[in-house]
Formats: sequence, C-alpha cells, structure tokens
Amino acid sequence: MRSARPRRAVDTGRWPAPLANEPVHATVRVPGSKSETNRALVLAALADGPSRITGGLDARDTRLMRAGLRTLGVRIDDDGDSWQVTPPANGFVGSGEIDCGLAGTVMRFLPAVAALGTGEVRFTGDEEALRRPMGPLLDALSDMGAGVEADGDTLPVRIAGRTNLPGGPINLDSSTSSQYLSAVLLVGARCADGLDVRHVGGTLPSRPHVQMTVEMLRQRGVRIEQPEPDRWVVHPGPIAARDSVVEPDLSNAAAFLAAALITQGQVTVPDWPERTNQPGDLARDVFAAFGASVERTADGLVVRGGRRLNGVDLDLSAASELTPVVAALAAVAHDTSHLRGIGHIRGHETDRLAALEAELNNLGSHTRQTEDGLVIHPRVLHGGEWHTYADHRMAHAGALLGLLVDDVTLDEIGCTSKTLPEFPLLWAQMLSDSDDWSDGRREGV
Ligand SMILES: O=C(O)C1=C[C@@H](OP(=O)(O)O)[C@@H](O)[C@H](O)C1
Ligand SMILES: C=C(OP(=O)(O)O)C(=O)O
Repeated sequence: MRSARPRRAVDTGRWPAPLANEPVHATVRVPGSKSETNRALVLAALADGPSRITGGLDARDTRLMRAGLRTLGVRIDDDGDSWQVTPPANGFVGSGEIDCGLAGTVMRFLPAVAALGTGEVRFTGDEEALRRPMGPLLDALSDMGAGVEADGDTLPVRIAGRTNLPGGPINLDSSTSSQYLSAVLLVGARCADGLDVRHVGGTLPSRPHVQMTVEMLRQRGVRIEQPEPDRWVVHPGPIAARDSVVEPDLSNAAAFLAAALITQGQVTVPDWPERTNQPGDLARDVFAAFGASVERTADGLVVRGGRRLNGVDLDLSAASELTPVVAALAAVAHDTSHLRGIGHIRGHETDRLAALEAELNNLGSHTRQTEDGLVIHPRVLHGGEWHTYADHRMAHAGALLGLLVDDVTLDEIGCTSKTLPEFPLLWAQMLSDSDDWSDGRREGV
C-alpha cells in the first residue's frame, strides 16, 4: 500500500546562510542513515523472503535505490515510516536503465546486484556522477563472471547478469572507494562459489563502512570470515530475510553538532546509538580534538562548544564524509589544522579537496591541498558566494560558516536533498530554538 503522506517541499536555488545571533542551543533529531538504509534495501532484495525496513531515510539517494531495485523486479511497498521489500520470485529480471543520480551507493551496489540477474541493465547518472570512479568495481564484476560494457572507467555502463554468477577468488583495488568492496561483499553469498576477495593497492578508506556491510550480512546469517586484514571470504548460501530499524544518520548529525562548536553553544542529537559502524560516530573524537565537550546523556549526544577552537591534526580516512564540516571548523579555529588520509575524496560528489580549497579561500581563508588532504590556516573570514558543486556536504560546510560570517550565500541549497531534504528546515528550526532559549534565559535572569 502506498502512503498518502504529503511530499515535503524541497528547497532549491540560492540560499543566504543565516547568521547565528546567539550561541546555538537546540535539540536536533536527524533522519535515518543513508548508508544503512541503502544496505538494508539491497540485502532485503537479495534475501530469501520479504523484509520490513523501519526508519529508513527518505531522500534522493534512497529513492534512487528503491527505483533501481524496482527496475530489477523487486517489490517495495511504502507504508508510511516503514517499507516492505519482497525479492522477485524468479531472480532479478533487469532490462532497462537505472538512474544512479549522484549516489555512490546506487552506482556501486546495484551493478553488483544486476550481475546476478538475467537481461542487461544500463546504469547512468547525473553529470557529476559521470566523473566518479568505477573502474576497479567493473574489473571485479567481470572477474566474477558478469558481462560488463563501458567506454572507460565511469558511468554509463552496461551490466549483463548471469543467474549462476560464479564469483570465486578476486583481487580488487578499493583504495579510491570502499564502496566497490562493499558492493561485491553484498552479493558474494549469492554467487555459485561464494567470494574470496582481497583488497590490493593503496590504503582502504572508510573501513567502518566495510564493517557495516560485513555485520549486516552476518545479521542475515551469511558466513563471512576475514583471515587477513585485507581479505574477506564469503561462503555461498542464502541471505536470510530480516526486519530492521535504521539508526539516525550520524554524518548528517555532525553538521548540526558542529554548530555548537562554531558558536560556543550546545546541540543535542537524540538516539545516538551506543554501538554503531557508522563512521559519523567518530565525530565525537573529532569534536573533542577541537576542544568541545562531548557527552552521552539520557537525552542523546550533547556537544558543547569550548571557549576556543583548537587547530587539529587528523587522519580522516575512516570517516572522510566528515571532511567538509571539519574543514569549515578548522577555517575558524585558532591554529593551523592538517587533515590527512583523504585523497580519495577527490572522487566524491565533487573533488572535495579542490572545492574546499577554492571556497574557503574565496572567503579569505588560507587553505591548500596536499596529496592526501588539506592544510588550513585560519584567517578572519568575510562574506561571499559559496559554491556547493551539487554536493550536500559542501552545503553543510557553507551553512556552518554562515552562522559566524556575515553575508555568506550558497549558490544552490537543493543538493542537500541527496541525503537530507529537510536540511534548510532543520537548520532554521535549530536557530529558532536557540532564539527561544536565549529569550527565555533573558527573561529568567
Ligand atoms: O558504503 C557507504 O555507504 C559509503 C562509503 C564511503 O564511501 P568512500 O569509501 O568512497 O569514501 C562514504 O564516504 C560514503 O558516503 C558512503
Ligand atoms: C561520499 C558521499 O556519498 P556517496 O554515497 O554518494 O559516495 C557522502 O555522502 O559524503
């Protein structure tokens, strides 16, 4: 049954970033994790029966995932806050085109699913998506026995599936994105010979995301071993259907928590999980390094900004999604910051190292790219246009600086719909809660 839930209006176009008149004091509840939602959808589609997903994120990336799975023959019934996913009775029946938008999880995970089906599927996406790397995944799928046709190492690609995809031993260089590795792990159990995959090449980024894949597979009865740090063995067998509840998106939460640091205020995010594989959880350590107080309470995770923001020296390889928000904080800190281990984010929604260098410097910062990161020398910033490059996290970074710096305007806010269509609304609510809090405080004095 489809819900009659009204569609949210999505803000698009230019967006003057609101200035914080007071330290931000707010509680912000963020919707479900993109990474967990899209894994839960894929695993439900691969499972041996119907599964229900509750609290899944409803945003562009997860809509594209649902649309793509439907193209492959999966039935998804949307019932308000939860979705019932029914795998196709006779295997995936792909013939047609799947739009990946700008979603890394869609463009990497679904070709692996299509490799198990009959027919040929064409994958395409936004203009920016056509620059994101795919080569190592395409080589891996071909080594596993799928038919792969592409002009180069990027979208568009055609995948011709096989119902008895062999799988077996493969080498895969996942140093430019952990998503290739997650993609093959997700389908490994459904291959005739299972999968024995070795990561070969430079450093594997985003290890918590790989661990998220492994644990979600294990929760569904898949036998998966890691005999060496960079080798995973997935035994062939069914993936058990399982109902699941999605955690809040901690990387999206980080943008709101960072508002406490930049304004010396306090932000609470309810339902912060005790234990999680989301790399956004590393924001707790990152914010502490900047000098904030970070505390788990019965109300959620509470972050309080300190009197000054320290410069930081951080390897963000495990949690590179946090880079734009961290870079924004670093730009207004007291000392120079070094962000390392994030060369691969040149292949994210945009080249994030180049984008951050250009946009921070445009506001008066002294920021420079290195081979694998950024060096950010704080300066007094001034207003200006902040280009978002269709990148939701660039928008978060611009909004954050706009709290402190007068006259920052984002050229396009609609890109936040990728993982958080309600970003402008939640940001405005956070500020109006803060005004209420400071009015109450004044009255109370
Ligand atoms: O598997 C996932 O859900 C993700 C893995 C990471 O990709 P990279 O390894 O390409 O950084 C992360 O940045 C992305 O936002 C989501
Ligand atoms: C890199 C990101 O997204 P994607 O899933 O498209 O790779 C991100 O959300 O920061």
